[in-house]
Amino acid sequence: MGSMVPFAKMNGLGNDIVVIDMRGRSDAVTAEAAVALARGDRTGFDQIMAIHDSKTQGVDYRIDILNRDGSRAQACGNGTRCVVQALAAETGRKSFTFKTLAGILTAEEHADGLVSVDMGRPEFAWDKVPLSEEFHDTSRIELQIGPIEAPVLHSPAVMSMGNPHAIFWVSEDVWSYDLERFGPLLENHPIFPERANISIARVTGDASLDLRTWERGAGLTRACGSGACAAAVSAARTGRTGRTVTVTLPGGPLRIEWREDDHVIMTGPAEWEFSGRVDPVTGEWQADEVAA
Ligand SMILES: N[C@H](CCC[C@H](N)C(=O)O)C(=O)O
Repeated sequence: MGSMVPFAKMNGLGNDIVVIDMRGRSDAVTAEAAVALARGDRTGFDQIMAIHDSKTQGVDYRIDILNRDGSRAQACGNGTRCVVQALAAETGRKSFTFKTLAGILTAEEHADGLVSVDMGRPEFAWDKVPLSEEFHDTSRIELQIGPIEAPVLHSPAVMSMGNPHAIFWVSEDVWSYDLERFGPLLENHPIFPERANISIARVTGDASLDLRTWERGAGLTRACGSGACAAAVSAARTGRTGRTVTVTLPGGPLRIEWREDDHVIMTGPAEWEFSGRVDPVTGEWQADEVAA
């Protein structure tokens, strides 16, 4: 096998994550390796979080995020919590700064084991989402799907959390919508030149939401951290809730706070499953022998 590096299979509320340690290397995890790992019987993942040395003064690590389909993403909330838990276990430190395509993130592991990530500021401008057409009010844009006379989903809120999100507000149970059918059509809609993460959200109280997400480059996942941030911001922005909400995803709850300084703070768990070694070029991997 080529040169192998350590990895850990983890998850954030069931969002399947593979954390790969690329520190000390000058190459990157290849899309081919991502697609090969995705086919693994135990390494099936939604995102890869590759930890690289930071070249930025004052920033601990650079994080490279790949989706299951090999595409790169700017942000992954659940994956970032997994990275924090892995690094805290390795270093004994509790707080970290990361350079990502979405900017510099700060994160910390709390005494109760939960992890908070400052996911930065939402971007509402149409050309920052980005959209392929100009919309002045991105809190609800003209987009619908389903029969013209009775669209099933329509008028989403769109924004960037570093990555593009469309939030469709619904009044029925979020499980009563065929997201598996509508998700890929909306993910690849021409209005989204960089594709988009597609979420269905429902207000369940003045501080609680239900959310399901069809993720760009990954499909249906059990949780989407940046999607939960986008839904919380959209809810607060439109007066549906306050600025701190509990978002219940298929995999469990996240606490999201859209602070008055515009930063969005996501708090939730991370879980380690097993470790191994992987070739970041080919995707060949082997699990570490677990001590008997
Ligand atoms: N599929 C997303 C990246 C992962 C988002 C999600 N797993 C999260 O926890 O934020 C994208 O291409 O923008």
